[in-house]
Amino acid sequence: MNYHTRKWVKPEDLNPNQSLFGGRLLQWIDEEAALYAVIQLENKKVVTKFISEINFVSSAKQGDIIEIGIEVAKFGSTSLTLACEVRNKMTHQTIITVDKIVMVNLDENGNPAPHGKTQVEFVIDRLKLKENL
Ligand SMILES: CC(=O)SCCNC(=O)CCNC(=O)[C@H](O)C(C)(C)COP(=O)(O)OP(=O)(O)OC[C@H]1O[C@@H](n2cnc3c(N)ncnc32)[C@H](O)[C@@H]1OP(=O)(O)O
Repeated sequence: MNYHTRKWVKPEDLNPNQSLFGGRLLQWIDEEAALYAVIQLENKKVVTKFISEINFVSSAKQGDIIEIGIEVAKFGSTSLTLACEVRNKMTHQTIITVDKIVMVNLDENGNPAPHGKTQVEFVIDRLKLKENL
């Protein structure tokens, strides 16, 4: 699991009970999954198709720093399935786990299109490859 993104829990992220609002957390996760898929698939037209069971394990409070982890569960033909864990940056206590987030690669008409990817790639390697061409 790679933890790329950190968030600082602010007053506007809280629910009326003063803990991190679940909807805000899901918004952050969806955006992180979309960014991850756009970068991996090298296509800005990627949508969230399916999100599996979500387990809210523990809460976060104002001032906490949390980090969002994503890893690839499966490369499909038009889809990319991701797994996600969000944890407290300082204690590593799990806040939420999402087993499956299915992102779908679209063509210019908004239809699913094969992405041709089979393994995780790193931008730095792609740049090196381009330099050597
Ligand atoms: C980041 C964002 O904010 S995106 C905004 C929110 N998301 C959206 O608006 C998406 C709206 N949905 C859609 O436009 C359509 O459902 C589409 C274009 C994504 C998919 O259309 P479908 O007719 O379901 O496409 P299709 O049946 O070909 O499936 C596409 C892929 O999704 C997978 N898939 C479809 N339904 C599911 C499901 N319920 N669970 C898991 N995977 C699924 C398929 O297995 C396929 O993957 P594969 O090619 O790797 O085998």
